[in-house]
This record gives sequence, C-alpha cells and structure tokens, in this order.
Amino acid sequence: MTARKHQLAARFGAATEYDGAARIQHLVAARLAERIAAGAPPPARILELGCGTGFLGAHLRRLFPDADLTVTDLAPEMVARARQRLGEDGKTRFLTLDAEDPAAAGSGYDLICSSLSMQWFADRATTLARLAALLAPGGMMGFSTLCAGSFAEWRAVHQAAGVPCATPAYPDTATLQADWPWPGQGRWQTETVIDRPASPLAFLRELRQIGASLPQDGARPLGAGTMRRLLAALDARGASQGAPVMTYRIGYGMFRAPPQKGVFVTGTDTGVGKTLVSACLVRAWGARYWKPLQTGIAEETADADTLAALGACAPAAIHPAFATLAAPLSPLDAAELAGTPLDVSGIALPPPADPRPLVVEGAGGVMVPVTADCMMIDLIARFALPVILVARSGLGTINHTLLTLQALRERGIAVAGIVLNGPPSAAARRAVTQFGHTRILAEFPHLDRIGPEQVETLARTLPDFATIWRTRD
Ligand SMILES: Nc1ncnc2c1ncn2[C@@H]1O[C@H](COP(=O)(O)OP(=O)(O)OP(=O)(O)O)[C@@H](O)[C@H]1O
Ligand SMILES: C[C@H](N)[C@H](N)CCCCCC(=O)O
Ligand SMILES: [Mg+2]
Repeated sequence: MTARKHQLAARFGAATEYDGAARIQHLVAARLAERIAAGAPPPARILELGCGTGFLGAHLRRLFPDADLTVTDLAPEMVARARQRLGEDGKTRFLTLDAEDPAAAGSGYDLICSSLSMQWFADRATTLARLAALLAPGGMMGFSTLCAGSFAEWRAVHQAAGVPCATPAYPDTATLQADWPWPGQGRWQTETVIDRPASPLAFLRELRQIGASLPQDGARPLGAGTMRRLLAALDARGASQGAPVMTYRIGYGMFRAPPQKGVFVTGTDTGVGKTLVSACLVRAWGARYWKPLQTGIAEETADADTLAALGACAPAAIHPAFATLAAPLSPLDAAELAGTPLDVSGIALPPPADPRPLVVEGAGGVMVPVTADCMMIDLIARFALPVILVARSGLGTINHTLLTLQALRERGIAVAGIVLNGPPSAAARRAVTQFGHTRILAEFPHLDRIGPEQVETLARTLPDFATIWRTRD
C-alpha cells in the first residue's frame, strides 16, 4: 500500500462520527441502489468496495436477500462497522481490501459496486479494468462518485481570496466515460445535490468526520487565519439563504460486461444490408447467427434462410428466432396485426454452446418498436454486445449514421465500427469517422449478384473477430 493509501485508511478508520455526518453518503447510496436494482437481474454474487459503515451494503442486502455479498473497505475499522450494521448471516463476508488491488476478492461477480469511494482511486482506468476482469460474463458494475462542480461554493471563496483550494479536482463525465474498460460501453449520468450544512464550520467538520478531508497530493495546509477568512466568506455567501449551501455533483456509472463473445448487427434503416454483412461476418469468423425478431415473411425470405442460402454457415449454426411474423412491419405492428402481442421480458441470447462468437441481427434500425415499452435499442442494451452498424454509402447516410451513433452512445452501447454498403463514397467515409468518432470496418461495393462466392470474397475484407473484440470504441 502507498503512504497515501495508509493516510487515507487512517483518516477513514478514525472517522467515528461518520454516520451522523454522512447525509450525502446516505442519500447517494440509496440512489445508487435504485439504479442497480433497475439495471440488474438479481445478482448471485456481489462485491462491494469502499463499504464505509455499510449504507450501500444494507440496501444490497435488502434488494438481493439471497445473494452472496462480499463487503470490503480499505480501513479495517470501517469493515468492522459495516459488519456491525449488516450482521452475520452466513451469506455476507467482510474483507479489508484495497479496491485498486482487488484480486484477493476472487472473481465471477455478477455485480461489483461502490458508492463514493472511486474519487479516491489513484488510477481509475487501471482499477476499473482490474475490476472488470473480476466480473462474470454479463456482470454489471455500478458506481457513484463526486464529479466536477462539487464544492463549487468552497472553491469560489478560495478563488475570491486568492488562496489555492486543496479539495481534489473531480472529473467530468466525459473523463469518466473514457476510463471504462470499454469506453463506449457503460454510461455515466449526473445529479446535483444541494446540501445545507448547519454552518461553514459544520461543513468542514463533516468533511473531516467522513474522512474526506485529505487534500490533493502536494497541497499545503492553510493557516488558521486564512481558514477563518474562508469560512467567514462561505458564511456571507450563504447568509441570504439562511445557511451555507454546498453543491455536490454526483456521477452514477453503470457498466455491463458482454455475456458472451459476439456482436449485434444493426442498421441505419431496414434494407441497408444487415443480412449481407451478417452473412459475411458469420462466414469470416466461423460464427453462429441469430435473428431474434423476424418480420415480413409473407413477402420476403427469412434472413436466417438467406444466410443459409448464401453458404455463410451450416444450418446447425443458426439459432431459431424468438418470434417470426408475417407482416412486413415493425415487430410491434406485425405482432399486433397477428393478434399476438410480443412479450420480450424473457428474451435472452442463445447460450454459448461452444467458443464460436455469435452474430445477432436486429430488425430495421435502432428505434424500431418491439413492444409498447421496448425498442430495438433496449434489446441491444440488454444483450450488451458491441454493435456493428451497417449504413448506406449514398447521400443522406451521414445524418442517419450520426444520429444512430448518438443514440447508441447515449445508452452506453459500445460501437465496434461501421460497414458502409454501396458505391464507395469518400464524403460518407470522412464524415462518419470525423464526426462519428468511429472506424469503418469495411466498405462493400454494390454487387450485381449476391451469392456464396460474393459472400466469401467480401468476408475476406473484414477484420478478424479478435481485433473487433479487443478494440471496441
Ligand atoms: N452491396 C450490395 N449490392 C447489391 N445488393 C445489395 C447489397 N447489399 C444489400 N443488397 C440487397 O439489398 C436488399 C436488402 O439487404 P438486406 O436484406 O441485407 O437488408 P437488411 O438491412 O438486412 O434488412 P432487414 O431490416 O429487412 O433485415 C437485399 O435484397 C440484398 O440482397
Ligand atoms: C419487414 C422488414 N424487412 C424488417 N424486417 C422490419 C423493418 C421495420 C422498420 C420500421 C420502421 O423503421 O419504419
Ligand atoms: Mg436482414
């Protein structure tokens, strides 16, 4: 452990008044627990880091009573307090653990989470990569942390007095986003919490009591006189509102590990070439194929049959559809027309029977309705596979492609890259890479005939699966 880590552990260990002072911790742990519950199927194994006195642990225990819960903290005193709060139930184990060196906790976790401890990580990106390696396939990470804008009032009085502020500079969400193990996968959202400590002195005391007053490396402690001036200035700022006001900007980050090796092939529209690209990917990677929602078979060949006819793989490598509908409409409309509304609550990727990757093809584009409260993009997020986006190369594609990329990224869905389909277009290529911040995996020309031979030729132009898997955006 570094000297700073020892210092940190000692501060938290000595924070015996923690619970009384930790209003924000209380609130944020509850909010994080809500987000975890909304995003995760009940996890069987949970690892909590930086447990403090067990605020989040108590929520986890309540939400997931059957789970094996490992509760950890850097400070042994905090572990003891969490043990006191949660009690011994045979399903909870307590460990003193540095979150930045987590291997001793073991692996195979369905959920790894932590409330308001990430701001102390010395190397966030490395730590997140180490933690991701402890997740089971499809496992989730959920964190809350302090973000840029926190303690704005405290910084403002420092600035006005010309005194450097020792409170750490917290990251913005773009910085946090870039530190996910796969930067495109996972999403940060922020919330502003306005706290009203009883007095400026109470604010300082509470920071100290929750052990969070350790200044940035290299910052010098302020003299008593300067500190008094700063507190008086904070008091004056708050006078008009009856009490000092302190802003906390809280980031909530949720990340889902892919459940198995594979990609989801979506498009900027229907008829853009998803099936052709899927056939080539399956052929190139020796992959399995799944089209969960097939509509339009009254007028078109089912995509799985097209794939077989194109010689992309053996029929046994094609998984049966979840639903096949006659009308050439969205799954929602086709199902309503058939009088059999879909229930996709149980839809799941076919299990990985062998090491071959899975290629999943959507229906239409990302905003196509599947049920009244589920769109294609919701299924993509649920499946947690990186996306390959198929786009036309012709005029109009820039807008469709950038909008689709924006929608995917807003949902925290990793984009492996784009396949441009149709006559080569330098303008489309440039705009998509420059404004879409993604790569072109391949460009398929317009073909007069499409058969097994063409599929084989195009398949040779695609990157291999290992490259796609290693370098998601
Ligand atoms: N590069 C190409 N050259 C010539 N024809 C193409 C090319 N790409 C696709 N097509 C043809 O365009 C039609 C639509 O392509 P495809 O079926 O792959 O679209 P899709 O995006 O899978 O549509 P859906 O939403 O119905 O699944 C097909 O008839 C296909 O053969
Ligand atoms: C029938 C078609 N080939 C696809 N299977 C379904 C496309 C639905 C598109 C809905 C829309 O965006 O308007
Ligand atoms: Mg198709």
